[in-house]
Amino acid sequence: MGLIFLVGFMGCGKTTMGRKLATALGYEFLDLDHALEAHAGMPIPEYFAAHGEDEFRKLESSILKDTAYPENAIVSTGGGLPCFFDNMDWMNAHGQSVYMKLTPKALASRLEHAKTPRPVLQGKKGDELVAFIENKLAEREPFYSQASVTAESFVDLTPENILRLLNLQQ
Ligand SMILES: Nc1ncnc2c1ncn2[C@@H]1O[C@H](COP(=O)(O)OP(=O)(O)OP(=O)(O)O)[C@@H](O)[C@H]1O
Ligand SMILES: O=C(O)C1=C[C@@H](O)[C@@H](O)[C@H](O)C1
Ligand SMILES: [Mg+2]
Repeated sequence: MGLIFLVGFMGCGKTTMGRKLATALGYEFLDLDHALEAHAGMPIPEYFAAHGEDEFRKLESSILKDTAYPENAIVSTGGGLPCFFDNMDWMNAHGQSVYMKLTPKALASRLEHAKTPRPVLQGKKGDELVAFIENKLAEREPFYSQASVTAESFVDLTPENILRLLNLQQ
């Protein structure tokens, strides 16, 4: 089974890159945030508001583990998913993983302009948003850095470079 899980902080581009990598490799593309929304029958912000974060994390982990994956797929994950339960170990046991690493400033400027609301950010903006991301990223980095490979900043974050890091050059 060829599964490649993309991990990293909200806004690092997992969904966007996932689509590009899937096209490049002729693999299927799956986004676990979208799979969770389809399963729950509501958008993530609504699910958070109705059930709270603890229930969200349980559901997120069961979607990761119970999805019927195709033979080959690029799987974009939720920004917090690797940091709860044994999710990161599970991904590394069932495929390869890629940490898409961006600086807090780069993440903040993308998230401030993003169309999809992220409930974890609670509408923060400007310096407050950068400070929040710095703290959250410090908490999460030990999980993300367990990925099989790390694609760092703008230099490595192209589909071609990620495929090279994974030894899957086209
Ligand atoms: N390479 C890029 N350069 C500039 N902007 C980008 C790039 N990739 C993605 N973006 C933009 O950054 C924002 C976040 O991208 P995306 O939704 O792919 O991130 P994500 O990692 O999937 O986030 P989440 O964890 O919240 O699902 C979007 O507005 C997207 O258009
Ligand atoms: O970083 C997070 O905790 C999250 C990221 C998103 O992908 C969603 O999974 C949700 O908004 C939570
Ligand atoms: Mg996404």
